[in-house]
Amino acid sequence: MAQLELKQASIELDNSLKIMDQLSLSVAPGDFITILGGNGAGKSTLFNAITGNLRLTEGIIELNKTNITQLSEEKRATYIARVFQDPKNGTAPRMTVAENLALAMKRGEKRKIFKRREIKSNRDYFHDLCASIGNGLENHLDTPTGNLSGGQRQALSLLMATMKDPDLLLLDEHTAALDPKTAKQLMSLTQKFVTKKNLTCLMITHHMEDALNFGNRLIVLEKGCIKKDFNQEEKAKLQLEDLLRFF
Ligand SMILES: Nc1ncnc2c1ncn2[C@@H]1O[C@H](COP(=O)(O)OP(=O)(O)OP(=O)(O)O)[C@@H](O)[C@H]1O
Repeated sequence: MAQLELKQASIELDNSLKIMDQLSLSVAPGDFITILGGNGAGKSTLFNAITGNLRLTEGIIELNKTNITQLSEEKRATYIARVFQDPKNGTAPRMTVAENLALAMKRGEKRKIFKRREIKSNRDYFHDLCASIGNGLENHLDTPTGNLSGGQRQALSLLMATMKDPDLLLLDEHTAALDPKTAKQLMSLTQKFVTKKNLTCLMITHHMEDALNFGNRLIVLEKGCIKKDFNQEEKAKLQLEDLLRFF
């Protein structure tokens, strides 16, 4: 569980375009915040700023009261895990499920090379982890992830992102490429992991129902700023029509 703080964070491009504009956000430990916003509102930019993929040109980012504004993306990855929209993004396609899990176990370590015997000794653990998902992944420990379905691959990405209890979990439209049934299953799994592990989580989504049904807080972004920040009480009263006003 982590506390995240963005203080008047801006990102100005070389052409003077501000894709993040004096954004301030305070995330409490255990917050599960859903994030909405139209195309180009700055949702991925916010995540890129948090992970260090994009550097702030102004402002400060603190994680657990430590200033991480100048910390490299690689170092931040020790504490921050991200699941992307594209199932191809989270796993190495030619590596098997077990190999990907062995790699995920190394998150935060300098040398991210696993040894064969580590896969052997952790096989039962990997099997049980995969079985907990409930989509048959445990029968594919030796399958290259490129041969899995999109849903299985996204579930594996989520498993890999959460297996070492990250301080912060960033979900970047992680159900967007899945069919409705599989997307629903992945959201149930997400809720299960977030609750069980007490994770601090930010989730970008274009599904307004998911934004309403999950999490304890809801943020609407526009033009690189926070347009609206609904707390738990306000969010509980929100209806779909209220959100449609923002688009
Ligand atoms: N690295 C970059 N270089 C130049 N422009 C960028 C960069 N990253 C983002 N932008 C611009 O910043 C704006 C916000 O983009 P961003 O990807 O954050 O939007 P988004 O809210 O995630 O949109 P979508 O819902 O379409 O994914 C867009 O105009 C985009 O073109």
